[in-house]
Amino acid sequence: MYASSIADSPWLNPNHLVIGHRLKMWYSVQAGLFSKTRYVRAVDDVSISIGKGETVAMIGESGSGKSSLGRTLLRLYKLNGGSLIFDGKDITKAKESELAWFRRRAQMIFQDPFSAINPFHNIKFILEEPLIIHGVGGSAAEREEMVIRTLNEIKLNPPEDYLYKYPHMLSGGQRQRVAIGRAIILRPDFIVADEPVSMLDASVRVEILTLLKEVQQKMNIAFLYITHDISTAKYFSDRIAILYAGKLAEVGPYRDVVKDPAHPYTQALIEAIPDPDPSNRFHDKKVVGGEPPSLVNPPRGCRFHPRCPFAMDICRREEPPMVEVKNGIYAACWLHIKK
Ligand SMILES: Nc1ncnc2c1ncn2[C@@H]1O[C@H](COP(=O)(O)OP(=O)(O)OP(=O)(O)O)[C@@H](O)[C@H]1O
Repeated sequence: MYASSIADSPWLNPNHLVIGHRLKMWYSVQAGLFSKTRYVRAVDDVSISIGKGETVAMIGESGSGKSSLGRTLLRLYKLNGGSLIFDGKDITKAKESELAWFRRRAQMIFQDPFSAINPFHNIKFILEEPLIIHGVGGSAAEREEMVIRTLNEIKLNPPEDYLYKYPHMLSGGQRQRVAIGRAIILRPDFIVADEPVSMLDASVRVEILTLLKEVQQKMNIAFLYITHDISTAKYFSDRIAILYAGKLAEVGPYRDVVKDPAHPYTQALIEAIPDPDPSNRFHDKKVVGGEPPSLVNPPRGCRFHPRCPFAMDICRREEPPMVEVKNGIYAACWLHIKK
């Protein structure tokens, strides 16, 4: 149905559950009453799709637009351009009053479990609230059953011990489990998890990532895992998308991209992963120098060119299109474009 309109972005799959085509989401900022409105081009012509039950890891430095893109895919912002399709329906311009069905099927898990759950409510209410808001579950007894099932799923056992606890009585990891429970209790088809472990102790990170993967697989959820830490992406490994300064730099199967990255920025991110082998600890790592550019006034041509060790004249002049570099890996880099 959308095949013709998305044909310019062949890494999109028209059968996917979530399709964002040439998305633009710019924040408008005004410095003073009489100054001109400026735009932060946080998502600037990005196309991405996620299939049912598929996990896509979205990687990029701080400020590259990952959160903005995740929220754009959840239609939490108005788009400045492009289109958003969910389960075959165009929701680009849908009014909030027309999105109740989508709000039920698409959920978000935030970085900070403190901010995501109300400290004055007990765990039973925190988990029950989405059911009440969306009119799911019927009677109070049925809802309680669903809450208990969810507590089992997020491995807060025995559930009865947690029902009447308050968030401050739980550890950071347990609170993040509750936030995950709140996201899955409605049995969503799509979850955006925005840096879900970056505020947790290293010791509980893997536990939470393993839990996320387990519920994602069990419930066949289309999953966007947002992180600045490419090494944690191995837990969510179907495909990987690299974002740089509001633009897609590379997308492809996780294993293939990590083994042989096409874009110099992806190469730098992979080079910077700490080596677990202590004997390699003092070997030089090629960490990409410089700072990401301003998104109010991004550089002409390729946005990565001021930091790219391979920058050529054309990179300073023209924006590179995304091209297929090899079997399913697409990258936006002039090094891979035959002129
Ligand atoms: N509400 C806002 N108003 C104006 N600019 C914003 C707003 N939110 C984010 N930005 C800007 O948009 C750009 C992208 O931010 P975003 O938070 O999406 O990036 P990110 O990759 O998720 O970074 P981080 O990992 O630090 O959260 C940044 O330049 C940021 O300063």
